[in-house]
Amino acid sequence: MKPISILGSTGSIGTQTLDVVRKTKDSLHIKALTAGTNFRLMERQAREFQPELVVMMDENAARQLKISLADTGIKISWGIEGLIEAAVIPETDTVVTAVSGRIGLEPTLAALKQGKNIALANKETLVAAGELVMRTAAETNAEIIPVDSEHSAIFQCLNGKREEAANITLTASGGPFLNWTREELRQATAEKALKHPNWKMGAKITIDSATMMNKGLEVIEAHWLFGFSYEEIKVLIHPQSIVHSFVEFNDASILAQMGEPDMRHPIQYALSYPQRWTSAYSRLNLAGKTLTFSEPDHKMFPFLEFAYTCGKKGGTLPAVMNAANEVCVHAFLKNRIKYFDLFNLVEKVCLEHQAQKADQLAVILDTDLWARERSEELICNMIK
Ligand SMILES: NC(=O)C1=CN([C@@H]2O[C@H](COP(=O)(O)OP(=O)(O)OC[C@H]3O[C@@H](n4cnc5c(N)ncnc54)[C@H](OP(=O)(O)O)[C@@H]3O)[C@@H](O)[C@H]2O)C=CC1
Ligand SMILES: CC(=O)[C@@H](O)[C@H](O)COP(=O)(O)O
Ligand SMILES: [Mn+2]
Repeated sequence: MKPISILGSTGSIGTQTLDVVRKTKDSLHIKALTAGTNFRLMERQAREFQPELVVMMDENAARQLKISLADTGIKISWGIEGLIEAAVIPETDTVVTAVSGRIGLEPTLAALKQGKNIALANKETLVAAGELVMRTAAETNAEIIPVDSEHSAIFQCLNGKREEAANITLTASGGPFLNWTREELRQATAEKALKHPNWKMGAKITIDSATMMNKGLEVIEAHWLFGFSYEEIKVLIHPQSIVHSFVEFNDASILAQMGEPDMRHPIQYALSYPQRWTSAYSRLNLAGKTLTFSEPDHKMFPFLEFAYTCGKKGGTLPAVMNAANEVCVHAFLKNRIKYFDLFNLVEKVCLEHQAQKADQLAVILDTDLWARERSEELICNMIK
């Protein structure tokens, strides 16, 4: 049985990971689970999966959980120190990073320093600190196996033959606003943005899909995971989300990975790798399916090109872009700002920033904090 821990077990990726654990019984065993505030779901998960440790980011939620799990002997911790404790718990082979946002960075680094493998869903960590994260993994020979569907596809197509690959293409669904006019986008609300055509995901990534910032984050994620230059990473709109991404090799052959749009497939692969376990989930039948591909519209979805620019400039700029985006997405979700404000605000914060080298955690965390405070200040000024 492979011992695993899940950071963010109550979310979309977290609950689907637990479903994989359920369906592959006797293959995986849970050592630690973490969540933000949802102590009620955490209580049910803890009773079902019997981890040694559960962690709530929120102190009050941890207090509630201590009361409700008093009969179990399960240890309960809280805060970022708790998340780090869960990430380094002895005997865990793989830590599934399923928290949303840059908050995953310190626990991921802590796990890598202990040589633990990472099943990485939490793309914001690689965007904010790709160089540091990849260097830390290399120092301890820890593996980072992608969970993100596009990156899992690339990882599977490469199959260890990175040096034979010429370029990669990430597919993008185009989100709920594909083919919307500028006028329609001006009226776009969080409620409409939360209706992703193909995937049921957490709120933050669903908004990122609607703006195509998700694809921008994924371009930077792919750069760090696989070592392709930004010129070698392309994006195509594929509204069916069946071809999850593809690799063109030096001999002009293209290998693509396909499957039903169900995250339990790449989650299971990240946990079974290098094996392939039998899947309990729906299988793709291509008969009668039409698969289409087109270039993204950069005028309507400027985040994608902007992410390329930030990625190429590098240093602390992607961390700033990511932090500003996190703050703005949360403001959009609360209807404090409008659709086009998202891009204008993130771009403004990035333009104010003087990029530095991003090889030290302290520099990245300071920059991240500055970008969050500056974004919030701009939002407050705007809605005064
Ligand atoms: N959902 C998907 O299909 C995909 C997601 N991803 C990536 O995976 C990551 C997780 O996404 P998703 O599962 O959708 O997100 P969700 O919002 O559904 O879940 C986030 C999880 O993190 C916890 N959490 C939230 N805030 C904090 C915090 N401040 N500190 C600690 N824990 C916190 C939540 O706890 P609580 O429930 O208590 O709030 C929850 O367990 C993201 O980086 C996303 O980009 C990548 C590909 C696909
Ligand atoms: C399931 C997954 O990996 C998401 O990142 C998904 O790709 C989002 O869809 P978009 O292609 O619309 O960003
Ligand atoms: Mn993805």
